[in-house]
Amino acid sequence: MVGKHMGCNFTSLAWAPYGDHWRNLRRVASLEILSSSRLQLLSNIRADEVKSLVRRLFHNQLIESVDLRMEIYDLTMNVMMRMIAGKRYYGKHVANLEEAKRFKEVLAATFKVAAESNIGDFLPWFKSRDLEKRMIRCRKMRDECAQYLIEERRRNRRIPSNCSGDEKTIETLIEVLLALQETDPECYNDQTIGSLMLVLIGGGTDTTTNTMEWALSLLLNHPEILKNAQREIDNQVGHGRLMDESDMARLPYLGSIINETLRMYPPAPMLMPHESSDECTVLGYSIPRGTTLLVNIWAIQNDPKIWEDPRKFKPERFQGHQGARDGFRMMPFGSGRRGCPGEGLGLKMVGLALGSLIQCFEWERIGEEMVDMREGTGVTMPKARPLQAKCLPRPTMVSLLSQI
Ligand code: HEM
Repeated sequence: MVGKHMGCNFTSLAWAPYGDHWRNLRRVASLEILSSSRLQLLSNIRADEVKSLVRRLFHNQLIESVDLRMEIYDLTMNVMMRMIAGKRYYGKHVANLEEAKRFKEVLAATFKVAAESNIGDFLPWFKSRDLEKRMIRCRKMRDECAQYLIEERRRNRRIPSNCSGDEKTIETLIEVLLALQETDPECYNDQTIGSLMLVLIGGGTDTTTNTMEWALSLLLNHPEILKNAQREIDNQVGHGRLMDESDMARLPYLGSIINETLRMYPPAPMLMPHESSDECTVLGYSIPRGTTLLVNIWAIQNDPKIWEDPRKFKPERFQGHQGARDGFRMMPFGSGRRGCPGEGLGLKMVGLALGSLIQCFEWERIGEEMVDMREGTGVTMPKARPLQAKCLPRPTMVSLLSQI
């Protein structure tokens, strides 16, 4: 039902079946939106938002208790919205509070309906009419929001579509898509642009937010590992500047912490539902065409037959590894042609934000008790209880922090 209503009748990038339409969307997303060169052009947005989070934590002096889930969510939403539409909806410097409020409500409603179990997907005669009505209502509100942003960009297009070179650095993703619309209006119609935009927001925010929240929770429960990460950043980056994305190549321990978090708490524990496009045979079983396949990567990545002490947080096990993929035993971003196209962006956001928080602050649990690591419910796997922590600027960083 989510694919039908929120996935624009199975035409959005995440829901479209394999074929020309999906291939085209995927090409646009990978080449025009999430390619390394485009991500590089937009790296200042990520750096700017992380800096503003660090500044906020420093100046607010929220020593006793920081609501980290909220802070991280605001960060990822602002990064995504600035990349896509060139505006912030969270925290300070929000141009239109009413518009931001409406957008947040629509997004919250989307995540809520998308996360509801729908037994009707498996037993059609139990279909919930109430859930379906709410989805239809929610889709209407989402489409209105997306259309509003598209119209606004169309009116205010700052750069002619035939611009090139450095000028392109200020293009938002809607502008990129509007430029493509000029060359092929049928293919890049407003509905396709709106749906791509919403898929990227949906796919890119909760996944990265949850990864950072789980990682920080694990670190608070393992202060010795937090200290090791801090030591690595001190050695490689120092105290005279904030870390940047290019430092990640020299911070393998931080990379291992992220990999270990993605192994233990993959944000999409069952990937996306897949469907066999043809009849096939697997281990002697005949699988009919059209069978839904849910891949339980949580079970694979936490399988004691494959991983030693799988429930132990041991970043060291990833030392010497490149990236977050490891054959079929580790695939937090999925695998194959439907694997995540936002892996590069996701890892950049998580690496920079997590590294900067570790570089600038001392983090401690609120009390003696360990951080509650129980899982809640949702489209992506959230923590049952939002993470709260004590936060103290590191003495070696105070001078830099007071200048940013
Ligand atoms: C830590 C961050 C992220 C994780 C762990 C993650 C994980 C995943 C997974 C497991 C899938 C399904 C793969 C499959 O079923 O084989 C997926 C699909 C997808 N992800 Fe991500 N993702 C992350 C970040 C992002 C970001 C930042 C974006 C874009 C801004 C994004 C956009 C998408 C899209 C559009 C799809 C559907 C692709 C298709 O069906 O062709 N993801 N992601």
